[in-house]
This record gives sequence, structure tokens and C-alpha cells, in this order.
Amino acid sequence: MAQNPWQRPVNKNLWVLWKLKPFLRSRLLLLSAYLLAMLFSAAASLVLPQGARFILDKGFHSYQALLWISIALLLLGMFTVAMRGLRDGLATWLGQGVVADLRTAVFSHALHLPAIFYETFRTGEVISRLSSDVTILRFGLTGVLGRSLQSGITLIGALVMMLVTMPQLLIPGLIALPLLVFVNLRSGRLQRGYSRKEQDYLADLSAHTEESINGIRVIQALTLEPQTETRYRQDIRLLLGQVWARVKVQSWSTFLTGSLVFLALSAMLYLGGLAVLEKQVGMGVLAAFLLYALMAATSLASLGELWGSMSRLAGATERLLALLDEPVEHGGAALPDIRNPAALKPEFVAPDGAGDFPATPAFSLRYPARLTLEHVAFRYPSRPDVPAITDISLDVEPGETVAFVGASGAGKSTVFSLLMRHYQPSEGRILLDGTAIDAMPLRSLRQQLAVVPQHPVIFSMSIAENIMMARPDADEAALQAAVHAARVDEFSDRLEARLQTHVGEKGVTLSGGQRQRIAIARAILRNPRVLILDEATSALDAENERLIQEALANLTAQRTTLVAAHRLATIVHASRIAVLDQGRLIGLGSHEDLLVSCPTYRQFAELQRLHEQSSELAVTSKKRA
Ligand SMILES: Nc1ncnc2c1ncn2[C@@H]1O[C@H](COP(=O)(O)OP(=O)(O)OP(=O)(O)O)[C@@H](O)[C@H]1O
Repeated sequence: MAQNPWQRPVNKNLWVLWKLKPFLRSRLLLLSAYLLAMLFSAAASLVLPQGARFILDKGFHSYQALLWISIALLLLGMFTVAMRGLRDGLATWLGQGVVADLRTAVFSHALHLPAIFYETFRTGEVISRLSSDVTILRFGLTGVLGRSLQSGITLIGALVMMLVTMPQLLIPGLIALPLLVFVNLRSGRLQRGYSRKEQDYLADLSAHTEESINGIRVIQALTLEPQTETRYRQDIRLLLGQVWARVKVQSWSTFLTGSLVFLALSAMLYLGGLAVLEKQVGMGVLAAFLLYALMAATSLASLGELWGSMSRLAGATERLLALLDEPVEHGGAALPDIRNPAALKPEFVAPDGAGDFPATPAFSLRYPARLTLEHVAFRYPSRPDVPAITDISLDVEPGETVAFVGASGAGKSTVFSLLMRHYQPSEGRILLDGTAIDAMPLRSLRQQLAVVPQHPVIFSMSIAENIMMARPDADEAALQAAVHAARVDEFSDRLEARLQTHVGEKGVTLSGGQRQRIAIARAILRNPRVLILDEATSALDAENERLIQEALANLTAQRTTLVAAHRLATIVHASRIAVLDQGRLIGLGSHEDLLVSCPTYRQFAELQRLHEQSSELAVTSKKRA
């Protein structure tokens, strides 16, 4: 995994902006039109002071001259504002387009980042980069392209015109110029540092906000509101500290550059006034010179701003591009090539293995898979000294159901994660029909599997949409069949909008068991070759579990199934049972065999029987009461 951008060395220069070049490449025509509009706009504003010079020196000689010069000035002014409008419009279009592409690239990339990335990188941080850094980029880029770039050209033009008009008056300007450049460079550098930290603190704040709002029920239940509020206040204080530091530098810089500019302008006015009094030049020439000087000063101020915003832009760009540098899942879908933004269009995204397996597989054309684990060992990257799985070998026949049994933390879910290729085994390999899963396109592999997890993730949409995610083009009959088989209709029929009922964020309006039923319906609809049930019925009551077990029995009969379960009722139906203990496979066989050969299993079965008996007793006495 690449270095966590959180700890990346701070980029000290603006070259990072050069990396945005690929995003401009696909917009060369727009870029050329923008550059032309900007050049015309700069040239036209540089001609305007000449109009003032003519009016003052020649305009008062005759009525006709005054009229013609005024008309010429009007036309020039209109041309200038037209070019300016065009420049701003094109700049916005260009800037927004670049940012939209970059944002899409980062989001697509985030979709393909491996599990380990999300273990070390807070989701709130990713969201903050995609929101606040993108906002900085959006406004910054549009501003830089809109005004500031032209300022550079105008500054050079104004200096040349000043040199041509009254070279001797340039001296105060030439004295002030290096000082102005120094102040701007210094403040730009300081602002960049503060701005980067500001964004880091903002990301921290977003991450904490997200964590707190997501865990609001736990916070309220543990009455942690005051501590959470204190942490939030601390985050805000840190953030404001950086903002204040940056604003202080910004204000000082504005004050110093403004003072220097006025000093230089006053000196020019005085020296120029002396030349007019001594009749060396006309009023018009001095007026034109002063207008150029003013133009140069405002351009310089604008360039100062450009330096500041380029610094902020560099920080935001660096943070976004850092995400793009993170390696994606091994064998993951083809990534959008940032050098080719055309690749960001949907048809280019994730073509990997798409043809290997149809998205809507007709089950009759399929066959159950053979699954083989060969000396598989694994340690979580975030905990490399503790083995999670040690030397597991297992051959699961096509259509067989193998139940994984073991204490909490024995490694059941880890085996499933390895099978889904969320992680790579540290040793050994996993084969599907004799092919190492590493060698398969990730998409093909995952299209053949379906997992019903212990804690299903439900999205903020309707029940039907949540189920259809498993197979977006399934027809109504298939949906209804899955809904019925998973007993979703048992609760959806009681809701006013039935399957169209919106379930709220993360399915908050549903019970744990109802969420599990939706997840089971997804798996039924997906119709996979290998079904993984990771304590899929743990949140169901006995009655519903019995009903769903029937549906699951139909489902598992036709495919290879791996089950992690605690309840004996589920386990005894499996063809074989794999007993795990601290990541090792310590027993494999039927329920009856293991009762004889595996003391750990015997103990487990005994405990389960006692547990189930006491649950039944509790239910019976509750019913009696
Ligand atoms: N993301 C992770 N990073 C580091 N260690 C992990 C991670 N996930 C699980 N582990 C560790 O790996 C071991 C196996 O965990 P696993 O979740 O596979 O157990 P399990 O048998 O499924 O447990 P349960 O029945 O409680 O779900 C445990 O010691 C656990 O702490």
C-alpha cells in the first residue's frame, strides 16, 4: 500500500498543479478559445489608456475629433467587456469540466480501493477530500483561469507601455517591484502551509462528524454527548487557529503591497507632475502613464492573489491526487486512466471480465462450483504478528454445504473475506473449479459469489431497490419470488407502500431481522454459484428462521454453500462441518463423526444444545405467562 497521504511529506512547490495537465488535454479547443479571449481582453485593456491620452492631448482641438475619439473609445470599451465576459465564461466551463473529471476519477478510484485502505483511512477523510478539496479546486481553478492569468500578461504589457510612454517615471516602480515580489512570494508560501493544515483539520472534523452522527445511538446510550461536543469544539478550535494564521498573513500582505504600490504611484505622480509643469510632456501622456501604472499595480495585486490561490489549489490537488496514487484491489476493475479523461466515461469503467460471466446469469446454464483451499494462511496487514488463519486445506465438492464452526474470532469470516478476495492469503491459494482465484478477473470471481453477511448493509432506497441491487435487470416475477422465499413479504405487505417503502438511511426503519431478510432476498435473486452465509440468520426469531431455513435449503441444494453458524439446527444439515480454532482447522466431518472425533466440537455441540434448550424454555414460559 502506498504511504498514507495523511503522513505524506508536504509538497513544497506548485509543480503538483502540472499533474492536472491530462485533464486539460481533452479540452484543447476550449483552452485555445479561452486563451484567445484572454489575450484579446488583455490587449484591448492595454489600448484603453491610449484613448485617454488622445482625448486629453487631441480631443479638445475640435468637436469632430472629440466625437470620433469618444466613439472609438466606446467601441473599444465594448469589445473589452465582451472579451472579458467570454473569457470568464470559458474559464468557468473549463475549470468546472476539469474538476468534474478529477472528482469522477477520484470517486471511481475510491470504489476500487482495497479493504486494507479503508481500515487505515477514515471514510470521513475521503469524503472531505471529495467535497471540500474539490470545492477549493472548483473555485480556485475558475478564479485562476478567469482573472489571475490575464493579470500576468497585463502586467508585462503595462510595464512595456510605461517604458515607452515615460521611461524615467519607471524608477519608483522598479524600486518597489522586487519588494512587492518578495512580499507576495513569502506570504504565498506561508499561506500554502496554513492552507494545507487547514484542509487536514477540516478532514479531521469531517471524519469525527461522520463518526459521531453514524454512532449517534451509542453516543446517546452511553451519555457521551459532552465528550463528543468537547472533541468537536477542539477540532473547530484547531481549524480556526489555522484560518486565523492564514488570514493574518493575507492581511499583512495586502497592507504591505498596497502601501508599496501607493508609495510608488505617489512618487510617479510627483515626478510626472514636475515634467508636465516644465512642459516636457503633455497632460495626456502623464494620464496614460498613470493609468498603465495603476493597471500594473492592480495586476500585481491580482498576481499576489493568484499566488495565494495557487498555493491553496496545489494543496487541494495534492490531496486529491494522493488518493489516486493509492493502489487498487489486486486484479480490480480497470481504472480510469487519468491521462485519458475520456476513459472516465462510464463505458470505459470496469470492463474487466465483464464478458466472462453474464450479469444476469441464468441458473439453469450454470453448475455448482468446486472450491479448494490449499494450505491457506493469512495475517491481517494491520496486525501482522498475529496469524488469523493458519494452514487450512479443504476441498468443497460442487453443490456441497460446508458449515464453519468455531468460537468468536476463530477465523470464519476471514475465510470468507479471502474467498471474496478482499485480502490475499499470505501463503497457499484458493481455487474455484481448479483455477486460482488470484488469476481470475476480480469481477468474474465476485459475480459467481453471493454473501449474506452478519450485519447486512442496507442503502437509503426502497426495499425493492435494495433487493434489485443484486441483479438490476431482474424482472418482477424474479423479484417477487426472491421476496417471498426470503419472507420479506411477511413485513413488507404490512407497509403502505409495500416493496416501494423507503427504508431510511442504512435501513434505520427496519429491524435487524428484516434487514437480514432483505440481504437473503438479494442472495436468492443473485443466484450465485457459491453462496456464503455468514451467520445470516442470527437476527431472526425462531419462527422466521425456520421459515427462511426452508428457503435457504432450496437455495443451497443447488449450489456450493459455506455457512458460518452457531445454531446446531443449521449446522447439522450441512454435508460436512469444518471446526476452526484460533485460525486452524482442527476437525472436518459430519456432525456424528465430529461428536466422536473432535472434543472441541463435542463441547460446542453440548453448549449449543443447552443454550437452545434454555431458549426454548424461556419462550415457553413467556408464552405461558
Ligand atoms: N480487519 C481486521 N484487522 C485485523 N484483525 C482482524 C480483522 N478482522 C478480524 N481480525 C482478527 O482476525 C481473527 C479472526 O476474526 P474473524 O472475524 O474471522 O472471526 P469469526 O470466527 O468470524 O468471529 P465471529 O464469530 O465473532 O464473527 C480475530 O482474532 C480478529 O480479531
